Amino acid sequence: MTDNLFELKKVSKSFVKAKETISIFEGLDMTIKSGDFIAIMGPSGSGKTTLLNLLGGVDQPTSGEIHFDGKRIDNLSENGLAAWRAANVGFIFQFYNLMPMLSAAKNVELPLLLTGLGRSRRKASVEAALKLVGLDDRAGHLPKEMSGGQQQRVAIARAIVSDPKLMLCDEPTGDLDRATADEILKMLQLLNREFGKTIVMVTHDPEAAKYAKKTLHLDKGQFVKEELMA
Ligand SMILES: Nc1ncnc2c1ncn2[C@@H]1O[C@H](COP(=O)(O)OP(=O)(O)OP(=O)(O)O)[C@@H](O)[C@H]1O
Repeated sequence: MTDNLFELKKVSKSFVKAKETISIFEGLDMTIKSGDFIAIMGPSGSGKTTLLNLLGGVDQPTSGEIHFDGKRIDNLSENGLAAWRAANVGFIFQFYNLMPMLSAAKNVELPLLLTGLGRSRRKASVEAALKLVGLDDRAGHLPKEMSGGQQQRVAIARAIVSDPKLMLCDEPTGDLDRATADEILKMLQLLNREFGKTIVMVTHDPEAAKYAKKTLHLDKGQFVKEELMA
């Protein structure tokens, strides 16, 4: 076991669009320690979402290696990567990505349906996750019956219900007003400090980045500045 949760070694990523190769990263190195809370900032098109997709095993590098907890993951099969994701990563998105026809509890339960966990243990895990985000009284409500902040809290409960080590957040407060955004960011900070979750958060908002332990600035596929937060 290593203190480094993630290691990206000389990672390159390119896309082919209309017969043209677009290179996003070339030989990128990055280390994420267990317990880090990292904000990633940078101009539009600098590669932030592409980086999150590589970290989350949603996409694979064109070349280079990605190691998680000492094990190489970039060369896993599609099924292997899906299993790794289900066990290790919780995702949070700007627009919550909840299933509109499912209650809060059913949304939170979704990742557990892939695990083979029995019904009563699934129910207990869902209840615990909803309690942690302060929505135990909203278990039966549909997303449309909840505010944006409440929907994002359901999404956080869904992200943590299978107890992953890593949380990847893409603009988690981009659709929320300042006060609600601060509530969500405090919740992420609590999950990092008290529950040991390692968090990587893409954001355009310097106020949101203040909740992280450090901010990495990305420009044209390269880290150009690192800021340690107070
Ligand atoms: N699947 C894809 N196919 C082709 N090009 C892609 C693909 N995904 C991303 N890109 C390109 O990669 C570059 C980086 O995109 P990315 O979404 O990572 O940027 P970003 O920093 O997250 O931007 P934003 O802040 O606007 O969300 C862009 O030029 C984008 O057009």
